[in-house]
Amino acid sequence: SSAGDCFLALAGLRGSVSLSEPCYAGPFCQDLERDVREEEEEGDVSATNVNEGLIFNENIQPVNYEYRQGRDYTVCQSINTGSYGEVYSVQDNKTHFKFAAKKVPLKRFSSEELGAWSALTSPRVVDLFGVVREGPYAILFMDLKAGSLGQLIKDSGRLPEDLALHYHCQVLGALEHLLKRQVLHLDIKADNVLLSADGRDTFLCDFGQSERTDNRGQGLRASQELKGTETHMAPEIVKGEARGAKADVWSSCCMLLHMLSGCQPWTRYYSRPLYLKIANEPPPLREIPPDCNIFTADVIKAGLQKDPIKRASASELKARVTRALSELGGLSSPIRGSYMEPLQIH
Ligand SMILES: Oc1ccc(F)cc1Nc1nc(-c2ccncc2)cs1
Repeated sequence: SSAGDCFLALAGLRGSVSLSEPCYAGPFCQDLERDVREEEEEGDVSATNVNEGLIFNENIQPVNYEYRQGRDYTVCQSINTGSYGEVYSVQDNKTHFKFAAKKVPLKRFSSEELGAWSALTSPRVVDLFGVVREGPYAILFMDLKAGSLGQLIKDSGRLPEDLALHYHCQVLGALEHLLKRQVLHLDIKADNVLLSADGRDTFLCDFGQSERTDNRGQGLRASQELKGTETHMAPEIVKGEARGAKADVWSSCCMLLHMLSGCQPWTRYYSRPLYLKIANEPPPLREIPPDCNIFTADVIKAGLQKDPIKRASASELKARVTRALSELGGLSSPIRGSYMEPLQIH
């Protein structure tokens, strides 16, 4: 569709949005954040009738330059696994198109989620459909998937080694794309990896913690709270040191341990808060299941190097995962096989 169709300038949208391909929603998001700051200064952030936004998908059809819950789209059910916001499946009242929506209080809305996400065009990343502001909320719209890897692990206990490697390989492919586009996700975990209906394809989502690596100061700014999920945080993140793409590689290996054992790393050996343990203890290599192929163990050792410089890159690790998977004879396990008990520590 032409740039003109690519976005909807809803009533009240201030400033113009650069729509040079690919559509970056960055400038719009800064406008949105500025609007909120100005309204907070003027004290009317709860202006409930404000309705402005950007829609990138023609199956989502605003009415008279507005797109309101109830009148223009209907909430079907709660999915509830997004970070800092509830996630729902919703349906456009005119086209009956179904998609996902995450409702985020504006105070928690980070323009990075849209700025970073709109810069990505990979089959391994969920399509962002747009954002609408409804009063004190930002509503993000994206492609509806069949569920999350986090839910699959809950249902299956733990995953077969070949399936875990198959998923890890795809997530590393997403991280290769993010590196090319200078985006850090900073919350890689099974809950933020969505599955296709047949369970063979994965899609990274939830860029609520993400950052662009080209426009941020080094290290932890005073105001910047620790982002991401504690059990999957890289040592350099918990220590507030400079963070780069290797932080997402560490988290992806924590996710691999989660898939293989059925448990979050660290939690069977340490009590929370885990930050100091992650900073001071050796990497959780003892959590590698004993029945793991030696090549799978090598993947985890290469990806859980505490020093980000020594840690493998997404591409290097993806090559190791592909080798480990071929050592097992490729993916042969069923996607939703019989339940396998999470691993007990010995
Ligand atoms: O960051 C977002 C922005 C917009 C959205 F609509 C959703 C999210 N976040 C998430 N969505 C899911 C999910 C979606 C669909 N099906 C199963 C899970 C898991 S986390």
